[in-house]
Amino acid sequence: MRTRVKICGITRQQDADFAAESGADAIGLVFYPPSPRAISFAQAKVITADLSPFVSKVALFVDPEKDLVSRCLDDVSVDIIQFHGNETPEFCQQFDLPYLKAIRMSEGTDLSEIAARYSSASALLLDTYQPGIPGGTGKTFDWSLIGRINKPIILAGGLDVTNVREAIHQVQPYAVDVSGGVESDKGIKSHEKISTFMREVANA
Ligand SMILES: O=C(O)c1ccccc1N[C@@H]1O[C@H](COP(=O)(O)O)[C@@H](O)[C@H]1O
Repeated sequence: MRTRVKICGITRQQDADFAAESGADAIGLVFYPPSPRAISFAQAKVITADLSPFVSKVALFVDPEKDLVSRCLDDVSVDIIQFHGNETPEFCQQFDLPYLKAIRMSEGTDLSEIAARYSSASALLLDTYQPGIPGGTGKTFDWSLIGRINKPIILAGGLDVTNVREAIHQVQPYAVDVSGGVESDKGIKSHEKISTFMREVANA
């Protein structure tokens, strides 16, 4: 089966459109103010204005207030929510949209237990654990920590044009998620890197 691609941390309309034209299945919009890739709802509306209806728009939050998520869903056309903090299943499932739950992987992470706990999640997004940083670390984790679970896996964390092929061979995820690995600067996507990344995924 084809490996899906999500390109996260989009801050410019031209990058969203280029990702879509290159075959990305989803783009990620970061609504976490401390992130260098954070955008406002107004920016999100501009970025997604002309986006293909066949590309999913993922809104990323880290331990948000319920009100922030509700206001975003009222204001921006979003398809999926990505919770990248310590949100409980009860918190995540209260919105009327499918959600991805990000899990920060480290030694001893019991994915089966987590998958059972977040049974309402559409998929688990596996990212690298780094103390004090909720995500977007640009670092890979030990992929051998990933056991078989009864849920789609989205592999994230430090993926780039040099390692995504090997990552797909080893993990066989439903999808890969990349942010820093296709940037020329924080929040600025390199179209050349996006093209190469997409080619590497297609040839994996
Ligand atoms: O991108 C960020 O700044 C960010 C901030 C807070 C939580 C998550 C964030 N990004 C997500 O982290 C993973 C991995 O990113 P990278 O490829 O290692 O740069 C991905 O899901 C990003 O969307």
